[in-house]
Amino acid sequence: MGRLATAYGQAVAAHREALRRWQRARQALAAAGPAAPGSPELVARLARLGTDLAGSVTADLTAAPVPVRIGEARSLDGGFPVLVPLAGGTHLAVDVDARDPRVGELLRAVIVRLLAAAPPGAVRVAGIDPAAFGAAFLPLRPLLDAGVLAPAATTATEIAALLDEAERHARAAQHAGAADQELLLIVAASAPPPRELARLAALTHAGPAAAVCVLLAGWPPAGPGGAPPLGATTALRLNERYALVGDPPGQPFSVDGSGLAAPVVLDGDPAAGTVAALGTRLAAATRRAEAVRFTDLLPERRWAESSATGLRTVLGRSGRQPVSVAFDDATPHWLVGGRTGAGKTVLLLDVLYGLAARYAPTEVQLHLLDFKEGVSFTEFVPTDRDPSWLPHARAVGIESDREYGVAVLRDLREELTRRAGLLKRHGVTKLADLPPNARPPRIVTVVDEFHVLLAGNDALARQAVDLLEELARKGRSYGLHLVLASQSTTGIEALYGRAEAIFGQFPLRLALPGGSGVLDPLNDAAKTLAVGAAVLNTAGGVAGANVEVRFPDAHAAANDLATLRHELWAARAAGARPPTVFRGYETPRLADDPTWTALRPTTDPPLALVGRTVDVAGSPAAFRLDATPGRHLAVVGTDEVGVDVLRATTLGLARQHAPGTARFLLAPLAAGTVDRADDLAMTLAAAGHPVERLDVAALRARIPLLATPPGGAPSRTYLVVFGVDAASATLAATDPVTFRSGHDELRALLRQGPGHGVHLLGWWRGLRRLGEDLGGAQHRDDVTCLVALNVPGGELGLHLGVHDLSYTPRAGRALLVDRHDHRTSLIVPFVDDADEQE
Ligand SMILES: Nc1ncnc2c1ncn2[C@@H]1O[C@H](COP(=O)(O)OP(=O)(O)OP(=O)(O)O)[C@@H](O)[C@H]1O
Repeated sequence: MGRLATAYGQAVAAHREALRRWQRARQALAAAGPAAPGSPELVARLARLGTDLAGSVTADLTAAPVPVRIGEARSLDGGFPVLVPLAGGTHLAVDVDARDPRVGELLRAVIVRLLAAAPPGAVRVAGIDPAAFGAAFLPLRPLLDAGVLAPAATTATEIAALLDEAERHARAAQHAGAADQELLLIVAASAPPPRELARLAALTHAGPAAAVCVLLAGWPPAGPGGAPPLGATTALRLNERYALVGDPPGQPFSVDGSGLAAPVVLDGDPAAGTVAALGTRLAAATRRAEAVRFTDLLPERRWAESSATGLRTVLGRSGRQPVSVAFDDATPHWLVGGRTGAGKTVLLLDVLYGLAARYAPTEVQLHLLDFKEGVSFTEFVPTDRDPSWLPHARAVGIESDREYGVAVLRDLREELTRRAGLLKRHGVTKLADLPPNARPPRIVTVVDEFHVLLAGNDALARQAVDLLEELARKGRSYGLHLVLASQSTTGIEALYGRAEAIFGQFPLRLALPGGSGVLDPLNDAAKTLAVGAAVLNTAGGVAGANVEVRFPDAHAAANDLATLRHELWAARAAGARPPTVFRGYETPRLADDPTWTALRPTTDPPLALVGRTVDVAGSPAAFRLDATPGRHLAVVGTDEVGVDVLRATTLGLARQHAPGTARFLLAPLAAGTVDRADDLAMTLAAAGHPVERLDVAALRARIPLLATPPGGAPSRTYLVVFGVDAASATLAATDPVTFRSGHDELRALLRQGPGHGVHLLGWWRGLRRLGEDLGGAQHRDDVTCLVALNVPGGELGLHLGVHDLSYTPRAGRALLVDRHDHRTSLIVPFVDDADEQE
């Protein structure tokens, strides 16, 4: 037990020896003359205390009191050590607070001795000091660093919170009834305010099962009102030189309640080196004993739980107690806060794997949305390296776009409506009341960095807020649960005025380091957290309802996670499908796109496939090129990606025609497009399609011919123009014979061409140019299929005559607009440069 325990053992031996000597001295004194009243009794009791001490220092501080040395009694023949019982339901009070240095020293000595006497991890110390702001605890810094001493509570709020936790600890200990409970040593270096003092006093009456020991300095406090009585407490009174020790509970020194008849000189501070050594030893032991392992979170049996009334999982531990968290009627939604690097991802992984291990995919499904650059949820989806996936995961968004987030929320709202119908049909109001065979799984949707979704004050943010509010309000009854996680909940403009309505539905708060924002402004419990710990609060974040939880580092347990995932994957139902995955950073490759590879010559009318929609299913972004006037594609924007989009679309169309049934007219008008067009022409020709190259003059000449029905030519003609705007001067000129301009002819082609299988696929480098070529706003339906690249949303709205269009141009994204079926969707356009024609 180290140097301290050895010192302690020596002290006990010295005490016994001193008692013996003192006894002999008293007997000699008694023989010599009349005994002092009560002294034989005193001697006998001291002797008994000495006998009790003959046993070894007890390891279990909650089973029975242990004798702890507090100082040395002065007697006629010198001194002897004085020990008082502590722990095991007994306590100590001193009438002067720790602003008297002797008291501070005594408290520190007792703390150190109790810690040294017990096995590591058996004692936790919580300090209170409203009078001197925790000064009494400063020399014990190594114990603070070791995690066995909490920072002192100095304000009424902190003290109240500490007492809340102590009362919870006491209740839990009484309830658990286990012999090896952790002892909570509450050390008040000065008396707290009356209400808190009364609560502290009540703890002294709680008995040994509560596993609480109170050291209270400054009791009874001066002032009116009287002090609450303490239970099972040895009381010390200090005079100028000595301490007078009252009768210890159960082992009184006196028969008349006068306490120890000898004055006592209290022990001084433990040596700084001793404290440091103890701190080091305890820190190492605490780390070992308190390490929460990922496997501790897992149930004995997989998929054994029912989600009828809610979902529960173990998040970590508080002290030695496991802490569970739930998605149920009381805590349907969670709010998680923590600065970057605080362990948010790890905590979410702990929760998600915990749920996945307890509940089968028929009981819970997961939608996982991440808005940051990172890899939070990648491990739930199949990859080249590891084909496994988490069978509960239905949709996973990695580095998601806000539009994807809104699409997920919209899908959830549809699910909500479906479930409302289901409940109605069964005549019940809650998921739990449905018959088991009709009960759908609960759905947990995690939105990491959700503030990104709500950032800005645009139409998208408003939609997201509306959806979130509705899901938060109604989700509880329908088994839809939300976890919103963020670095910060401040600065979310779109929430102004609605924050309360939304976050009021999130009673469960988890604050990681730097995550105080999810707690009440008066609750600063998260300020002192270290990585690996979180404040759990199921009362909407109010101070006083905190439980500090330590959770395991899932990153460090990557092998355990993978083993579990493979186990669950292997147990998936036959025919189970992997989650749909949206990777925001990914450029879709034509060869990997299932819609593109499935294109066959039977597709009629042909599809102009331009990319993938940013939605939950990753649906194809395409236009049907049917015979309706205006079925042409305009790709708009200065971004040269326009060339790639046209190329991919053309190749897709080529796949839908048997050789010889479609011809391709390529007009590379914009600078730098000739090589690309040549390359495309070769690819098309290799696939057996007739291809022609047109320059601007040839284009001008061909347009009128294309506007009129050909006789017996191939069924389709695609006029692919790279940089239509480059032809505007030529098109503006009027033909001296027909008096028609090229623009007139173009407009005729746009209207009549589709009727006989002619479609224009054009790249315009500006919206204004497109508008001019079409002949003004009234002709905008002459090209009904639009892919907008780097075109400002406002300008696009004007062109389309749509006032609330929400589009922010960005790399790798485009807006698809189909004026015929009123579709507007964000897409990831194809920009693949590889040779896709297999
Ligand atoms: N319970 C834990 N115990 C020990 N270390 C942990 C624990 N939780 C997280 N960490 C460590 O903290 C680091 C950050 O964790 P994590 O990636 O979860 O942070 P984050 O809050 O998601 O950060 P970011 O938002 O930047 O992704 C990791 O290196 C991880 O190993």
